[in-house]
Parts: sequence; C-alpha cells; structure tokens
Amino acid sequence: MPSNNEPTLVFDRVTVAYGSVLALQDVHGEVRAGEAVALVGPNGAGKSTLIKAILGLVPVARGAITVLGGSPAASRSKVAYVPQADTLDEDFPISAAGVVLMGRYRSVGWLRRPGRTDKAIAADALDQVGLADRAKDRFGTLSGGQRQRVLLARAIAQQPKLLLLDEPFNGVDAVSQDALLAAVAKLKADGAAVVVSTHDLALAHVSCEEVCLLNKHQFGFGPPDATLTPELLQAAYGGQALELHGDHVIVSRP
Ligand SMILES: Nc1ncnc2c1ncn2[C@@H]1O[C@H](COP(=O)(O)OP(=O)(O)OP(=O)(O)O)[C@@H](O)[C@H]1O
Repeated sequence: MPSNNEPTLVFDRVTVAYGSVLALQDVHGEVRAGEAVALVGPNGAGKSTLIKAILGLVPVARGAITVLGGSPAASRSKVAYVPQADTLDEDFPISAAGVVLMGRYRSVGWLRRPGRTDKAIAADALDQVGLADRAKDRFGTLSGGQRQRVLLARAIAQQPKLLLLDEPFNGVDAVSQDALLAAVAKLKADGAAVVVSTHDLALAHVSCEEVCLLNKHQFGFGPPDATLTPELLQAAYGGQALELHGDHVIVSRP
C-alpha cells in the first residue's frame, strides 16, 4: 500500500509495442488517491493500450508501471476495470444484480458463494448508479447507458483503490452520464484514484484533475487548463479531427 504521499499509479517512460507496431512511446505520469486523470488523444493514440498495460494485460517493452507500490499483476485485486459496454454480449443470461455481484468474486473466491455482506455491497453499488429498481432485469434488456452503469456498479462493488474506465461515455444518454459522473466522484471522495480514457474534452475538463494528452507519444501531462490548449491539441491530433472556434477546440469523432 502506498503512504499518503505516494501516488496510487505511476507510469514511467512506458513504451508498448504490438510486434513491430509501436503503440506507446515514453509515456509518463502519475495519479494520486482521490484524483482522476483523463487519457485524451485521437483514435489509435494508445489510450486502451495504456489501460491494458496498467492491468498487466500487455507487456511493457521499456519503462515501468507501478500500482499501489507494486507491479500491475501484484496489485490486480485492488484495480477495477470498466470496459466499453458495447464490447459485452447482450445475450449474456444474467440479471443486473448478478453482473454487479461478480465484482465480489475476487474477494470471496470463485468457488465460494457470495454471502449476505457481498449481496448488500452489490445492492448498494447498484443503488449508487441509480439502478436499484432494475436489479432483477436481464443485463441485455437494459439500454447502453444503463449497461455501462451496471458495469460501473460491478467495479464499485470491488471496492477498488484504482478504477480504470475505457471510454465510459460513448453513446451514453445524459441521465446515465450524470449517474456515472456522480458515482465516479463518490469513488474519488472515498480515496480511489481514477484513469478514464475519453474523447470528451469538456468532461475531462470538469471531472479530472490531470490530463494525459497522447498520440503514441505524450504531448502533455498536467491540469486540464495547461494541457487542453489549442496548440497542444493541434499537435496531438495533427489538426485532422480538430475544429478551432476562437478559444474553443472541438474534436469531431470519426
Ligand atoms: N492487439 C493488437 N495488435 C496489434 N496492434 C494493435 C493491437 N491493439 C492495438 N493495436 C494498435 O496499437 C495502436 C494503439 O491502439 P489503442 O487501441 O490503444 O488506441 P486508442 O487510443 O485506445 O484508440 P481508440 O480511441 O480508437 O479506442 C493502434 O495503432 C492500434 O492499431
């Protein structure tokens, strides 16, 4: 466990390659308990790759990633990951409550049945994302935004020290977006560190203390005001997907 002064997550000059394809080069930064960092960059910038490296799912070719003072593999039980909801099978024959309860299996072990406490923690997590009344509904019958909230509830039930979210707001309705933001804010208040990849610059601005601006290389790391500038965004996005309107920068999704 890190001391109060030690960051929850440190990535130090991290380079990741898929065979001969360089996905990330010399990326560095850190996140402390109670803070969030937004990974911002165009498609193919390496945002998902950095999240996978923090999970220990892809090897780091150079540099190092430290989670809670140890390796990603050693700290895995304290890290929760929320994938993009549209990557999951909608026909998954399980209720919303059942998906959330899966967040407890790492604590209880896969061969033991979750007990009353686990069920109470899972019910509370579903309540935190505003879906207590949908507990018995089949996961696949929920809207995309609701499914994303259920996946966040599963992460909350894990009681993580580090939360990783991969583009959680893609195709999510405004009600679900507000519920997701409120639940993430509570996790931060409870002392979790958060990493969120997003194309939404406005959201990064209001909900993250730091921004890591990426396109294979790092173009900036620091508070949103210092990193989400027209100059740095233009450099990271190569000008292709950007529209500049005075001081405002709009990233148009392909
Ligand atoms: N399994 C893989 N094998 C080979 N190359 C990969 C693999 N996964 C990703 N890449 C490549 O690595 C680079 C970074 O991809 P990554 O998915 O991390 O980007 P991203 O910023 O998350 O993009 P998006 O915003 O589109 O999700 C891209 O060039 C991509 O084509």
